[in-house]
Amino acid sequence: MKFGVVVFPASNCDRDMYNLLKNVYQKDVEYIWYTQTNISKFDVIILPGGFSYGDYLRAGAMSARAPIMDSIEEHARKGKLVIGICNGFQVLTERGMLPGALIQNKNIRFICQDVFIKVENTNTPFTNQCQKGQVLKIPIAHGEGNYVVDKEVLKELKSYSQIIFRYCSETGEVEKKYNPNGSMENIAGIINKEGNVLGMMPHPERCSEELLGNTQGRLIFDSIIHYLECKEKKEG
Ligand SMILES: NC(=O)CC[C@H](N)C(=O)O
Repeated sequence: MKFGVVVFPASNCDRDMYNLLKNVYQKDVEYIWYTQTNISKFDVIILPGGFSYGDYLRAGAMSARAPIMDSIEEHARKGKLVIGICNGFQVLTERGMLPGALIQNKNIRFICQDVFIKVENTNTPFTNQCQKGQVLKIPIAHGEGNYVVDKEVLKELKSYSQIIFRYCSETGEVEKKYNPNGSMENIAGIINKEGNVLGMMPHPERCSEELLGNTQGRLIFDSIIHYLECKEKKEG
């Protein structure tokens, strides 16, 4: 099982991601520079957080047009996994690989704090080690995390259980007052219809080590690894 962490100019969570997979999970992981186009050896592509291209135009807008993105689309078409975290989620919406858009936070401020999110769907490669309704404490750090989508697509997201995480209270109440950035229906993360491309604003890689004081983010990576192990077993 091989992980690839994409590096755009001004990504800044790529090293956290690499460190976690390499040193905590002891997995096979490589950085992939954004001009690379041959990514066929990777099972999982990770689009990390950061300020790629300085958030020029809109966060993720420039990266979505980078040379590597055609290959990432093809990787996803084959059913392989893609996860976009924060800036990575912004890239995926800008590219059209996930619906909707991430606009400026409602309070027009950059928000950096711990929040709580509720796991709404555990039947995915990214959440199979979570309990349905489980509440995770997890950090956010963004200026453009306010998820918007048109009403028709929102209906679709709901009917296909594509809303994976919602901002909530410590005890799991999903209410406006626990929504840090103004996202529609407290949406913190969604998956594509095929179920292999996930985008989330919170940062699981920032809460996956004892040293960081919180390991709840590991559930996401444990899920991915579990999924891949099952797949490898099946394929012999
Ligand atoms: N942590 C990040 O990935 C930053 C996200 C993004 N550039 C923003 O501020 O909205």
